[in-house]
Amino acid sequence: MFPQRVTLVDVGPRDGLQNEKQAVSAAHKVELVHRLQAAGLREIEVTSFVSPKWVPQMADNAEVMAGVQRQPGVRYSVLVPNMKGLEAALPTRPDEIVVFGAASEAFSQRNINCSIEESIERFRPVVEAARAQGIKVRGAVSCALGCPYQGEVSPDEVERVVRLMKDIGVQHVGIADTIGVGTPRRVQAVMERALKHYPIAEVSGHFHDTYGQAIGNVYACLEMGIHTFDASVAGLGGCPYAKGATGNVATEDVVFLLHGLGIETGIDLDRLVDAGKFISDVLGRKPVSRVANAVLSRRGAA
Ligand SMILES: CC(C)(COP(=O)([O-])OP(=O)([O-])OC[C@H]1O[C@@H](n2cnc3c(N)ncnc32)[C@H](O)[C@@H]1OP(=O)([O-])[O-])[C@@H](O)C(=O)NCCC(=O)NCCSC(=O)C[C@@](C)(O)CC(=O)[O-]
Repeated sequence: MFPQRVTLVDVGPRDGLQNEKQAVSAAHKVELVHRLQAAGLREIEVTSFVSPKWVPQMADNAEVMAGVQRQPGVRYSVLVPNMKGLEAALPTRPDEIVVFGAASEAFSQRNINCSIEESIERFRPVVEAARAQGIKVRGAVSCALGCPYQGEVSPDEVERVVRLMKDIGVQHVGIADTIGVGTPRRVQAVMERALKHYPIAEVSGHFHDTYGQAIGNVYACLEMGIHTFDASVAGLGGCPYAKGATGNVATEDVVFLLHGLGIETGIDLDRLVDAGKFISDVLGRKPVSRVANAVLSRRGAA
């Protein structure tokens, strides 16, 4: 049965902007967060506390977190790969942190410079310390549908990492199709594995749209009752360690689908399109969202 309400986590400020070649100022990132919350987003992934040598675009993490004027009821999350990242993140008062692992050994090495087992050992004290401070911990499992280095990734490999995350106290698991190769039935098969270990409210989908399958994959998850998805305003993004990977499914496209299905999101599509237009103008290009471009051209014609 379809859910009545869906929560969207806009990952544009982090997942979207981490991969931009051009510098985006902290002020523009802060403005993007403000526009997203004004559009009704209640979960926003703001930045990451990773090595600035690896991902220079996120080096302004503390400045961005400090610049955000928080709205009650909005949850602001940040990515944290290790204790050093957590120590830097804590003074910025995130509501939630995201530890990020992978279902593929090759991707784990390229992305965070360690094996899957080592990553779990790194996350263990991070999860413990964050939870001791009342901060929720989400876990992302990259390459759940395929890996740019290893190729095929089996549901067994995904389930193994999901279980390891559960064992160390991660409270929510996000199944990530990093390179956008998943198709609906395969996505459902992988989601079933996650649902063996986490309640449905604590499982989400994170679908990159590289092969145009993301919106179909969201629909496939809705059929299962899954009701939390990451999405990226204006379809921003990609992953610096997955060459050729395009952005996450555009938030505008998911909102249009959900509202068309009669599912509530609390998001105002027009204001969301404005937010996407704002950041696309900063980047000097059009939004990568069919819905946003249709709305913008309809407005132009009006
Ligand atoms: C994980 C590390 C840090 C390991 O990197 P490392 O080199 O193995 O770490 P290290 O502990 O040996 O430290 C090396 C240097 O990094 C520094 N360092 C160490 N940790 C930190 C930190 N937290 N913050 C700032 N600096 C840090 C540390 O202080 C030292 O500095 P130096 O002495 O050379 O000057 C590195 O590999 C890294 O930062 N990787 C970045 C990974 C990343 O951000 N990837 C993109 C996000 S994941 C993603 O997009 C996928 C997702 C989530 O969206 C889902 C999907 O679609 O798949």
